[in-house]
Amino acid sequence: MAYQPPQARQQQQQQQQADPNANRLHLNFGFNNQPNFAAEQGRAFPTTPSTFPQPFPDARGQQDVWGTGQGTSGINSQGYFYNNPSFQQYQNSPSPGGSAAGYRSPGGFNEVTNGLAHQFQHQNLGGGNTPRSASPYQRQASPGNARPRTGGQTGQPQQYGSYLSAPMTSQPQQPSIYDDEPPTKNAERYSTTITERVKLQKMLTQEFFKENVERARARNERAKELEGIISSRELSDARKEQKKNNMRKSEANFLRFLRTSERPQNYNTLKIIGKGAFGEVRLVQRKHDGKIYALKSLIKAEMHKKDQLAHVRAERDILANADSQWLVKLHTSFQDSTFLYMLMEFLPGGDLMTMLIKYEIFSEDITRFYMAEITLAIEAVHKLGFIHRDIKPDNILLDRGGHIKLTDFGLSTGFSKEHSASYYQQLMSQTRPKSMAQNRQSVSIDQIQLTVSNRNQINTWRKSRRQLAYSTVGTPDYIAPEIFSGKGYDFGCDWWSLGTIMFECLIGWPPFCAEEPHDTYRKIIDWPRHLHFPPDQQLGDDAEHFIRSLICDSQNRVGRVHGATELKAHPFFRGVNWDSLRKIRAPFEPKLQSNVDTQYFPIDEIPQIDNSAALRAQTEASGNDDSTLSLPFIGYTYKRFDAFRGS
Ligand SMILES: Nc1ncnc2c1ncn2[C@@H]1O[C@H](COP(=O)(O)OP(=O)(O)OP(=O)(O)O)[C@@H](O)[C@H]1O
Repeated sequence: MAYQPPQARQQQQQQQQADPNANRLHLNFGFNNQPNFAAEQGRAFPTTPSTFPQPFPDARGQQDVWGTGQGTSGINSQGYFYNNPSFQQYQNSPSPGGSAAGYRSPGGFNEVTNGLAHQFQHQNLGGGNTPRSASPYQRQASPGNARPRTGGQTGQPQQYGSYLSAPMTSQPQQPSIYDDEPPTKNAERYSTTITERVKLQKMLTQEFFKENVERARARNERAKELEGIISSRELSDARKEQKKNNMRKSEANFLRFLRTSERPQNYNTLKIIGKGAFGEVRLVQRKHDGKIYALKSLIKAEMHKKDQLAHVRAERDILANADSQWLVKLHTSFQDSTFLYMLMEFLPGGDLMTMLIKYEIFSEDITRFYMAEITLAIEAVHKLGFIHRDIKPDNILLDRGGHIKLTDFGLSTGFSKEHSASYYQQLMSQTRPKSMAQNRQSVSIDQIQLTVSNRNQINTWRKSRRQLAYSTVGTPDYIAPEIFSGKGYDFGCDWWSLGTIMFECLIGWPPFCAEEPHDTYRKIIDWPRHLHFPPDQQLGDDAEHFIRSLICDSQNRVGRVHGATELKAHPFFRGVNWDSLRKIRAPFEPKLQSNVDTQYFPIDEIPQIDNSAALRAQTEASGNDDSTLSLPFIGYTYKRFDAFRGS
């Protein structure tokens, strides 16, 4: 049990008794005179899987730390702060920053962050992430650490402030998990496990803070937006009030959603609809409201082994931040000990690879439609500051109207350090043997046999194509040569991929396909010798010219100066109405029997066996669900606001 001066404890108990509401859940959705944060604090800290070391070991630990002295309140699966009296008081007290930071107070962001910083320090002091008996911090906890508990019980905001600003000099300084570095003083006294857990806890805490600030900022932006809409339109007072009410409801729904813990068990699997190198994609139905989604799961241990940490982070970041009609919408991402999950909108039309396997070639008109849409989708990715790097037919999905959306941003690169593979390698090298780090592109590439020496053999290639999509090797067919050469690449590499897809749509196979992926790499590097247009398949001049403008040296490639604008101006696209492309009828419209129709997915070719429970048990048995495995996935968990607007 954590050290607590008996006096402080007694004081807390008395206060607890004096305040009968102290243990009641109090929610505030940011639309009254409370800090916006108040409701959010009902959320678990941090939003991590159960295998992450938690700031408090169990329900009792939580109560001890907060000194509620009550039997059953305190931590629960939904949030640490639900029943916390000092927290309650904070919520009920005037904000230290003054007025509220809800949408009525667009300028409230600082108030919110102040409130958070304040709360943040309060909630963490005194909490360890290891069982108390094992932690030197708890064993040696100083009265200095006990101070916030006492202050917390008074419910006076000023006292929080004073404890934060008061120097803690009167007591011997103990190593703090909130110091910048793990304890170095007498470092030999701490086991590696403790040092690692300290590091993990520190990162969790930072992430929690960052996430809350971002969320508060987003909320204020939404509030401003609403203010703008209301003031720019001639609306009756009743209508204005209705809009505000709708917004309040959405924010309330979102806050409620933030407090629920997302788990795969919340969803029923209807079918496994896709497979990738590191996991699978399922069609799922949410149990509580029957809504349909695509749930992608990725095996954490595999992501570790194959150096995919930066990639998975990039994918999560892009989809989370994007709000584009050209990109698959990510509703939420979460994790457990074994998997990372991405809950996405379900696109029932299948993917372009499946269509190409079925139809083999498209007419020029149909090809033009898909090329135009893919151009706009790539432009959307570039505008977000990312290079996709892995544009291929498998990653081009069709919605219910037959229009495309891009997915699988696993290889995309942005400009943040979280997306650099070396950043994660460095992180991991401190905790795992270096030899585990491998590069996706360097994985052995002889698993799949491709045969294209004649037309019959093209069919063999087509059949193995899907298997190649499922393997960790991936298909190199659409990757630009500058990516392999290691001499640097830019946004143009996505335009190369567009050229190879266009070639496949019109000719029936990608330009550099070969018996072995190995040879495909070689052909791509030496592309001028291997780019052939079969004489028996006549293409229009504009089509061939466009392909040649895309499959060429990066210095000469169309789009190198003005991006997509240059492509749009190419004669091949003459007549395309770029602004209304998504509104016209697509050449191929899925005919769906229901909202869970999976006829456009290769269900028969994907074993419909649920291995996830077995895999989870395996992870637990192997002891791999430790903090080192969790470390790089901090910040993966995410929830999108709009998905719950009005739900
Ligand atoms: N949101 C979605 N809606 C419908 N189907 C989807 C969705 N996301 C993925 N799929 C299906 O699952 C397949 C695999 O998805 P995805 O490429 O994202 O997986 P991956 O594991 O990242 O694959 P890779 O090995 O290419 O990285 C897709 O080709 C598509 O058929």
